[in-house]
Amino acid sequence: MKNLSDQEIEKQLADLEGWEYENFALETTFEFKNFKEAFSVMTRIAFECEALNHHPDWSNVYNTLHIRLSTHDTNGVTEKDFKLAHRIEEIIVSE
Ligand SMILES: C[C@H](O)[C@H](O)[C@H]1CNC2=NC(N)=NC(=O)C2=N1
Repeated sequence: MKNLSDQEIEKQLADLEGWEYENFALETTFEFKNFKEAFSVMTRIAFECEALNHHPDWSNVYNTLHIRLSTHDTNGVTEKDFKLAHRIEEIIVSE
């Protein structure tokens, strides 16, 4: 798996509303109704991460969820990060 170029990252980000390339990672912040909603979505995302064997750097404060996706093995952004970002979007939309 190889790191994507800045140009390729910007191109692929066009299909991911609300996500940005910041600090060498794909980043977004979601806001939910309350902690229960946030944690429920995190649980669903966690199972997906296990299935993909790709994991986020994330933090949760009450109803907000900040997600940062990068590939630790290559120290950059790869197709794996975009795949997980799209899966996370599907999970959020289906809630
Ligand atoms: C051994 C295992 O495949 C690796 O440690 C996986 C697990 N999850 C991972 N998650 C992320 N974000 N980056 C990785 O490089 C990574 N590597």
